[in-house]
Amino acid sequence: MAPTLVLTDFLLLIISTLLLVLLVKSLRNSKSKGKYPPSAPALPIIGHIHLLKSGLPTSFATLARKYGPLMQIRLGAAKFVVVSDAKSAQEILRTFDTDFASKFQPGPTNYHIYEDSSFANAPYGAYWKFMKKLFMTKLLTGSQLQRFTNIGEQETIKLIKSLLNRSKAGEPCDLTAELTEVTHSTIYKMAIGRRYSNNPSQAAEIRKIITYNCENDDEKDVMDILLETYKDADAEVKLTRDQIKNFFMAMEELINHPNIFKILREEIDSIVGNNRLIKESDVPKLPYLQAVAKEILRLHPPSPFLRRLSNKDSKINGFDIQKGTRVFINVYMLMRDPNCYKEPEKFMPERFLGNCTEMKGRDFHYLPFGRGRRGCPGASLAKSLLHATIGALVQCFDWKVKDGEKADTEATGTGYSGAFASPLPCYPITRFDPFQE
Ligand code: HEM
Repeated sequence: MAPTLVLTDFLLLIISTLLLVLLVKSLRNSKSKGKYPPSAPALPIIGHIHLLKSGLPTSFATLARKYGPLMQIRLGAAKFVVVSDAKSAQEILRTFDTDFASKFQPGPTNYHIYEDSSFANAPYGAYWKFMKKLFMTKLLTGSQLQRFTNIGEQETIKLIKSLLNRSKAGEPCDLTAELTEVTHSTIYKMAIGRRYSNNPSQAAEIRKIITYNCENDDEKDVMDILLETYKDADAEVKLTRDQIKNFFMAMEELINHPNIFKILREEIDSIVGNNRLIKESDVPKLPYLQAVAKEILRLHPPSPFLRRLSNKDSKINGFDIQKGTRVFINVYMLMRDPNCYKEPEKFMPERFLGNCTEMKGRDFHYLPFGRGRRGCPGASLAKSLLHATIGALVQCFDWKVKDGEKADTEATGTGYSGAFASPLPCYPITRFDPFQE
């Protein structure tokens, strides 16, 4: 056979194979044709990574202003849909809650305060339902909840005592670190029943603690119940040190806003008086304190994104979302929407007071604890810890930032959470010592 004939046959074969592949592809595309969310032009391999400038929440917000409230983002090989308006958030978290009741794994970076928790990241199914029931019926009710509240109060008292000592010695403290430690310690104490220590060599001891048997029901901690009912040592809720920082940004904002600090202190003084420390049971009578905490969580949500994974094909805000799509809901952006909040970047607790109309019927603009069946089951506990601690710090101390600096509440670092980048060294000056004999 002539070699030119063999070459022609070979070329024909390649061309017809290519045509066949193209045909199959176009048939597949025409089948999956739909109206998908728009996307910024992407680069090969990296996708949209080059468009991310500072923190992820603000970068996504900038892109959303250009590409719309539902847009597609590709970070390397991973594709996401980013939701940036309350209407789409409401459809996902309420109207189609069950269809989006799974969460995707946040990936290798420290994406979320619960990145290590198998429950918080579990797909919607038997295991998640079991754990949710456990949380709602055993962990966050009755005597357990009271026990958690007591732990919070004890930890606050420890913090106040340590700050009183520093104040006496005229020493500065890193308030961010102190508050992070209190939060961490409180959560760990709830979860493992003993005071958390920084020492990594205690990991083995912690493992030992969580496998012990406890006879008295009231003394059981979260881990006992989890282990007893479901022998899974990984089920604990772990909160990481860096992300939890946002929890207590309240003090930084209050130090920067002495007028708000003053109003808050006057409210506490008028209800609590000046011979005892504020208690959790005072909080319902302290609307301004509640408004301060609400405003903090609006401006600095510890989880600026909610994560969802669609369980089936659906239509959101007119766009097709395919089964298996990973969805980020940019809560950070929703809570700074100028169409909902007057001067959204400003720290203004008043916006949450009394007859304020800003929030009426617009609660999908306020999602620090998420919403729907995957919303935070610990929200009320978290709020009561936040109220008691802020209240005590305002009641007992005046605060002076070192060298007259201001706390930089907008320094969001480079990460996902929007956490403060720098520590906050300041001096506590004792104003009221509730433990003085
Ligand atoms: C200020 C403190 C806290 C904040 C801001 C917070 C916020 C959140 C957010 C945003 C979510 C995801 C919600 C969603 O995707 O819709 C979540 C989930 C969760 N939170 Fe919290 N949380 C806090 C404290 C707590 C505490 C104290 C507990 C435990 C006692 C807790 C237990 C959980 C659990 C178990 C989940 C996973 C729920 C699920 O996937 O079904 N949280 N939290």
